[in-house]
Amino acid sequence: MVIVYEEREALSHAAARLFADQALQRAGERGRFAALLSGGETPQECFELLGREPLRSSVPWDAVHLFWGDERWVPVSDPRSNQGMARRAFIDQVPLSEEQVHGIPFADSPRESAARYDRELRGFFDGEAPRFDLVFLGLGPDGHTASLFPGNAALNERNRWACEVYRSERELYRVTVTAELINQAALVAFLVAGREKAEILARVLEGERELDELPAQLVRPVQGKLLWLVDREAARLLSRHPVLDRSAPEKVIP
Ligand SMILES: O=C1O[C@H](COP(=O)(O)O)[C@@H](O)[C@H](O)[C@H]1O
Repeated sequence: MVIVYEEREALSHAAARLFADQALQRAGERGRFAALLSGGETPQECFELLGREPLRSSVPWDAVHLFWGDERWVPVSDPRSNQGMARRAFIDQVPLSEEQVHGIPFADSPRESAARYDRELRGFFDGEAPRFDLVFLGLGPDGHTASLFPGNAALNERNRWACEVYRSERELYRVTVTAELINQAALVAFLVAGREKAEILARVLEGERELDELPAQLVRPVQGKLLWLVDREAARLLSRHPVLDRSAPEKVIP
């Protein structure tokens, strides 16, 4: 399902409300809400809204566990850190303990970071399938999501839940969760905003299936739901998709 918002701001409000509603629901049902967050710039405003009233008080923070879909292999204090951005945007403003914040560790090597994160995920899900209650994802201009980049070996990873990835253009390692893990989630929501995303969004949603070239197409929750929350600018080249303008996501999730 694709939901289009007039402005990026409305998209951010909808995403933050989605987080709060899902957290309330899951906390009520099973006392725990596990969310996997994206990085980059798009989710920042959504995160800031979660750290401010009225949403701050509506989230049952004691039930919340936060994970990340990807991370640059840098310490959390580095401005490029996805976890660092989320901490500044909302985690520092809400009552979450460090045990509830499962950042991708910055270990001695990228491989060790990925291995430790894999163990953290497996420990958390304790022998069960890694069914996140909510996964936020972004869409890069090259079709990447999390740090699943076109042509990278991580796209074909079936056993590990987290892998290291080298980005030669930036000379930077990253750690990413795999599509295998993402696809176990109960609800996956892509947040896509901006004119510069229009072409890639149309290719991912309406173009040929090119899994190696467009890693975002790998995201197909096995039993869960998939939502695309996009702003009008990003949606401008979509033709076939049903567009429910200004609908709140919680109203369209049965
Ligand atoms: O590199 C990354 O980019 C994607 C997309 O970011 P956006 O700001 O263009 O939406 C992001 O989802 C990912 O977590 C990040 O590491």
